[in-house]
Amino acid sequence: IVDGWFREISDTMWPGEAMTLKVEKVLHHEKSKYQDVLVFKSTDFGNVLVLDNAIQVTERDEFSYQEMITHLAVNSHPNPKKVLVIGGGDGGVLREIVKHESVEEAWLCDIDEAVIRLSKEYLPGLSCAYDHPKVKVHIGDGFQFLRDFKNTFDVIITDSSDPEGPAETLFQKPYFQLLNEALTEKGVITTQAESFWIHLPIIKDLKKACSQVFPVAEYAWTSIPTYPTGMIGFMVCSKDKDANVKKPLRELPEAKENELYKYYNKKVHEASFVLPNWVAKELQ
Ligand SMILES: NCCCN[C@H]1CC[C@H](N)CC1
Repeated sequence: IVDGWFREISDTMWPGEAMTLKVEKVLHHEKSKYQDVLVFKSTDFGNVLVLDNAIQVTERDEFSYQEMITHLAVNSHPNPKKVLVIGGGDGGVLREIVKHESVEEAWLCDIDEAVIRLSKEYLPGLSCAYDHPKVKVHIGDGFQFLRDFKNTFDVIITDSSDPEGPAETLFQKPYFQLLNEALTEKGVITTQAESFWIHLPIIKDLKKACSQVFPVAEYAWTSIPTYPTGMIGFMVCSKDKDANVKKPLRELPEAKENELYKYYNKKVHEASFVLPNWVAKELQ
């Protein structure tokens, strides 16, 4: 933090650019077992969680990412009962999952207890679902956790940080093979899949790895001001070769959608898979 501004500088992940947020007050800063954890109150984006100098969530715009990564997946499964989040320690995705009536169990596995602890203390709007009766929390490495589950989860959401750091293995093919085995017959996954403005090589490799494991693998994206380049993508995959993940399988009346979601709706679902010419070509 320099002159009262937090600067999201990364020479490797987003060279030559940096989101900066004005800091009102540093709320907490610690070195957890896995990463540097910073929470600050910003002047205009609410409380902000930062891991190893990368913005994870701000209270003002997190809903865009949490709703899209969750509902693109859950609404692409015919009857989702058991849903698992790998990562997602801030709790935002859990909050979205429990909005679905069909879900009976919402599991979360994050490697870092500090993220969960600090979200409960400083991000009440995100961590509110931790005490929901359907929620089961496991602290540990998602990669190891998945080894113990076969044919168990209908939907698995990988809400991870960037490939640089503890989440590195969550972007590689062995992980997707584990996901595939942990899923039930028509299982669906979504992963955090970075920005096509600065990470096309990562996205191409991700799509290639996913396509070697899943018959359906599509890239979608959402607008979110505080992530690098103001947007973030998702890989949406299904074990069902006939699945069309680009259209929601279930549609709520508009009034209900507006009551449940701030960002997501059936048209936004479909629009999120529409890509600019050069991106579509690169991802063919
Ligand atoms: N629920 C936390 C979101 C984590 N995803 C972020 C995507 C953008 C990255 N630069 C940092 C992690």
